[in-house]
Amino acid sequence: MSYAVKEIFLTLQGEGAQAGRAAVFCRFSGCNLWSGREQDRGKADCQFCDTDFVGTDGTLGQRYQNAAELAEAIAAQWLGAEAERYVVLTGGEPLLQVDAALIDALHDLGFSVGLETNGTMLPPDGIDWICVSPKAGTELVLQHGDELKLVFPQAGAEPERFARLPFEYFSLQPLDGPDAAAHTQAAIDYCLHHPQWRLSVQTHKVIGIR
Ligand SMILES: C[S@@+](CC[C@H](N)C(=O)[O-])C[C@H]1O[C@@H](n2cnc3c(N)ncnc32)[C@H](O)[C@@H]1O
Ligand SMILES: Nc1nc2[nH]cc(C(=O)O)c2c(=O)[nH]1
Ligand code: SF4
Ligand SMILES: [Mg+2]
Repeated sequence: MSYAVKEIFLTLQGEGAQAGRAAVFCRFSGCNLWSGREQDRGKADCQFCDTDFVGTDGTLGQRYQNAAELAEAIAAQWLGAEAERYVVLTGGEPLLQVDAALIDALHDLGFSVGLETNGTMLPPDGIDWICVSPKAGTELVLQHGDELKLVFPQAGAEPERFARLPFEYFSLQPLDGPDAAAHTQAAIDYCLHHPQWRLSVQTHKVIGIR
């Protein structure tokens, strides 16, 4: 199978329980909850997206013809030791494209594999770190994983709805946009009252990296 990739870049994971960790980000094109076109945002199932995932025009973006070719392109970005290789598969919605062949190819090159998903689809087996970020009004099909990272606030996706699901970490990420400061204060207050939840600051935006 081939893969439509928007961009591949080396950075530090900015969000959640793995924040600060070096990772190659592979951002897949396309999402099942929004076309990515601004004129469609108001009627999309997910309306707050902070990401351009349309097309294949970013850094190292292209259609990769098979899993080995994509895994090699990801590996070429890593600057650390082979034993420490870490990749985060994101998008867009990566589970529209990520399959067992790609996970195997990445593992064959020594990668530990992280995933950022909206939880509306099931992943292939073998992913090493699964971060699910539920979206209000959508069906949460993937109800377990390593981290549940909730953008906050979302009417209809209150933290209480997810607090008993079997995840290791519960992260609350302030909704970025015009009211980001108020959302950050609200998330701080929520974490102070509900210590199961940890504040996830989008640190890459603070320090000005990708
Ligand atoms: C761009 S999404 C891609 C992966 C997947 N589609 C998802 O939604 O989880 C990556 C992360 O950014 C979060 N995110 C998107 N827009 C955001 C915003 N405006 N403020 C805070 N987090 C946001 C998502 O919830 C998700 O955790
Ligand atoms: N540095 C950095 N960390 C991230 N964590 C999740 C991201 C994403 O867009 O999926 C992201 C991103 O785009 N950049
Ligand atoms: S599900 Fe993820 S990629 Fe899709 S529009 Fe929402 S935040 Fe963006
Ligand atoms: Mg991002």
